Amino acid sequence: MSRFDPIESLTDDESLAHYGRDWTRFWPARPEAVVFPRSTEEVVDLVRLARRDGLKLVPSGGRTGLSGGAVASSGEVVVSLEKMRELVELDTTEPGLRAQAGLPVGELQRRATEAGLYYPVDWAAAASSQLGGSIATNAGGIRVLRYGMTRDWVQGLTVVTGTGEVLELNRGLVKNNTGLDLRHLMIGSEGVLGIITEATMALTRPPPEQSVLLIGFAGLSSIMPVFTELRAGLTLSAFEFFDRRSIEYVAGATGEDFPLDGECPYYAVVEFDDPGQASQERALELFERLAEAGHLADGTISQSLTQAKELWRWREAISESISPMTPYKNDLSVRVSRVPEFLDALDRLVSEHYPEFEVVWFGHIGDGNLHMNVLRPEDWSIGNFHAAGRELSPRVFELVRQFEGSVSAEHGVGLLKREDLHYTRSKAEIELMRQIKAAFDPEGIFNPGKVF
Ligand SMILES: O=C(O)CC[C@@H](O)C(=O)O
Ligand SMILES: [Zn+2]
Repeated sequence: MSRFDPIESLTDDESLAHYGRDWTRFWPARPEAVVFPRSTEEVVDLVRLARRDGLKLVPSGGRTGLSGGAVASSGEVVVSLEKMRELVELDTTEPGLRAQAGLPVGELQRRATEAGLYYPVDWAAAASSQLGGSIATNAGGIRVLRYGMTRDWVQGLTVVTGTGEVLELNRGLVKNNTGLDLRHLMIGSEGVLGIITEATMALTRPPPEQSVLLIGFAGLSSIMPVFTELRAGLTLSAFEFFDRRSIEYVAGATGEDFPLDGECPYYAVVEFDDPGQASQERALELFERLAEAGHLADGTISQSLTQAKELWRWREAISESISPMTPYKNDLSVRVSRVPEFLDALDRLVSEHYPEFEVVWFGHIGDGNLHMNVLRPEDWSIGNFHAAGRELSPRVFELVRQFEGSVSAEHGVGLLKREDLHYTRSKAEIELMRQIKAAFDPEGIFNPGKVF
């Protein structure tokens, strides 16, 4: 017998440890139980139970988050959506798809492709992440440059609020100017306002065949001129950068040999529309011109889909390859044009204050988004290292403030950046967020202690 009956629940140690945390490793997993609702109605029942018994609920998707947004370390009940993974409807007229929140994003992409359509929001962990979580975190990823973030694809949401109300937000409509669009408040809300149980997502036509260029920059100052030229000359889907150290970690983890010979400080994977011979020629012409101008030192272009995937691996495998070093992550953004200047200033700051720490740089430079991963030296405990990371943060975030950037470009706030929200959002904004939270969740049932 469990108080959650007839809703399935687990309380064994292994399940609590598994469902109580995300990809971060700084907080212990200590939920009271994990529950697995199978419908919106069962989520409503859980909210009613939480109100009656004073329980706190942590909405939980694929838990691939990197800011502790889905961590349950204070006796909360984890509400896993993983049993709600039905595709409810696929509409090919106004291309779109309605699904339950627990549908893995990789599965959504696959189902769209099978129907001759395309869901373009993509990132390395897409296969293990879930639709609801991707909406609650407004996931970005590798093709934001061309297709925007998850927000741009959400056409409707079913949400259970903290009073057990079921909201049908926007109902898949393209046009609906009827007051405040509450759907957009839910997107990126990191589970503090309600539980998303179903969503209608827009789909699009697939792009033509894609090719990939792997390029090595002569130096930091070459990145923006190269980006500008390539963007003007090709139809880009992605422009993703990484440093030399990233390659060493990926090579170490995968055992692959990096396909370029010379040593460059920075590299990029560039994906572009390649419907025929002309675009390959155009790409090569641009490459030669940029090499002659002294911006590019090395490069190669994919000749097949398999090769394109191999080149992508050098960017996509970075996060996983460095995870054994429990990195202290910073997911920062500034205006795109200011990225090199910002990176340079940050790099100097870290080497000055923490010369003993290794930093791996990579990110979505075409979106102004840098992932700065400070690696934990082998002989440091996770606790001491986390404390050192926090000590460094004010300096990093002062710089972010000076550059009028964001302390969390795409990974959200969760537990990791909660104390740092004020560097990017004003007092008035944070106070309004609290009031909005109180309106949706007056008793503070959802995801306590996260975001603000
Ligand atoms: O691990 C990171 O810091 C970034 C993870 C992800 O956002 C990526 O771009 O690969
Ligand atoms: Zn990223």
